[in-house]
Amino acid sequence: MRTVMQAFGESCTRTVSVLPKLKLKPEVRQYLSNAFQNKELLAEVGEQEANKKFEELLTYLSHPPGFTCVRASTHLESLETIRDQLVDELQKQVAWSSGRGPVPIFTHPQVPDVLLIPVTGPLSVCPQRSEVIVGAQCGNSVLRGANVFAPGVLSAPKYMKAGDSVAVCSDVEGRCTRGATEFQGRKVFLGNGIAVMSRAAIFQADEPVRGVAVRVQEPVYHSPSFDGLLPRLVFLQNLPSVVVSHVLGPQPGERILDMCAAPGGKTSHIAALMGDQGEVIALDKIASKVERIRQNASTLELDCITAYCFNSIRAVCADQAQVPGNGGPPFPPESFDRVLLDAPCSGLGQRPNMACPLSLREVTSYQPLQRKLFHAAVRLLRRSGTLVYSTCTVTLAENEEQVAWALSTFPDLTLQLQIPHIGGEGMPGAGLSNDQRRLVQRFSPRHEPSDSGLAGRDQSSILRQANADTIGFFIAKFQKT
Ligand SMILES: C[S@@+](CC[C@H](N)C(=O)[O-])C[C@H]1O[C@@H](n2cnc3c(N)ncnc32)[C@H](O)[C@@H]1O
Repeated sequence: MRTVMQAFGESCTRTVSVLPKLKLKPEVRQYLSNAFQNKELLAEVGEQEANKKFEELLTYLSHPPGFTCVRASTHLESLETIRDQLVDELQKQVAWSSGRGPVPIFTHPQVPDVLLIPVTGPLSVCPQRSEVIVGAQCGNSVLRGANVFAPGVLSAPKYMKAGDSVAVCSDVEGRCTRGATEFQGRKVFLGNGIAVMSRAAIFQADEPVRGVAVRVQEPVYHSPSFDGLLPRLVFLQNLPSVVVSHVLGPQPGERILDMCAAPGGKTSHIAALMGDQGEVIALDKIASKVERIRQNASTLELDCITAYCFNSIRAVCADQAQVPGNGGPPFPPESFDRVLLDAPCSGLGQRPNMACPLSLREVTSYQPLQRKLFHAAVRLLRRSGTLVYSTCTVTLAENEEQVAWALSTFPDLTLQLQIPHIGGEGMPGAGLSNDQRRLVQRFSPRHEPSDSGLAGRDQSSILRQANADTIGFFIAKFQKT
């Protein structure tokens, strides 16, 4: 395994591993490996290539995507204005911009409302001697440009005070005890920072502590921090997630249902694409998350969104007498012009992710849940309406198998062409024909380490990387005839 000492020269005296490949529970690894080496796939690419691709996938998943993607509020300002403001703001982030010349921000010719900022790394950083250990989630955020917030800190040196230089390491397997003074278990170095809070301020306060505990200054992966940055004008969202709402194709004046909507990334995008004209109904079954949808709608100045806390499996009401008069759920069948089912899923496409705690039982629990939601989605969609199904996972069971199941279960659904189509084709092994595989979009992460930025690269090669170096994601579009 490559180590910080090997990677970063003689002056480093300790060895810390750098982003090991995603660790799965053995039975989950076997399950995924079987899917990625299924008979049809082996016949297409051969055993060696299939195995190599699977191992590469686990490596790519542990690394952050090659670009930070934000969706620009083009319903409020032009893309150029937003880009200029973003350049100004990022230039102020000394840690991010110093010595790097003009801030590179790219637009995407097929996705008209995104701005892409390249991520550089892994970089040569020699870890400080004092260590702050953070939880895996917090560590993943640090790899995507965040500072360390107090709730994410698990361990800090005994005498740490504000102003101290520290190394930030992730406890990827969740073994470190909160409040420890050191941690000898498996940890991954993420970069150096300056403590903003003392150890006592983090662990000995009467109330739960909020706010930045360590400001990251020398990260292993360099991305800008978007904490509180232009909240009205930019929304941090992975590129495939932005593609979803474009594929749905919402039109002003329509009535649209987002069945699993929180925190409202796609809901707000749908409303923005409609010019805030029409009705977007957002459902989520967790009340606190529904509040986030409302907050996001308000920050982005979108009035056509109404959010409800509701279990979407029960969102259809065939008895007109039981339909509430307020326009909320449950709804009569065929109530919506378009339905988005951005389904709860095993999330195995999320990046970076160095250890996944899910059991096989948990991973396989999503397929039946998604099918129940799918039944409701089809019933709520009007004839000739559009249904988009998406997940942020890489399993065959939650993606291509769901499409094959839907096409055989609902004869009135047909698979549709997607615009834009910037992802790859669907995987073989689930019974989809080659034509059907070409209609869906599977984003299979690839990663090109880049420690010197994108100097010398032409626009088309940068775009190819932006389209491929994303989280793992899947999109299928149907029409109900
Ligand atoms: C993938 S996330 C949605 C992300 C969201 N579409 C966005 O772009 O911001 C899935 C969401 O489904 C919600 N969920 C899970 N089961 C549900 C159900 N039966 N009814 C409604 N929401 C559900 C979860 O609470 C979670 O917020």
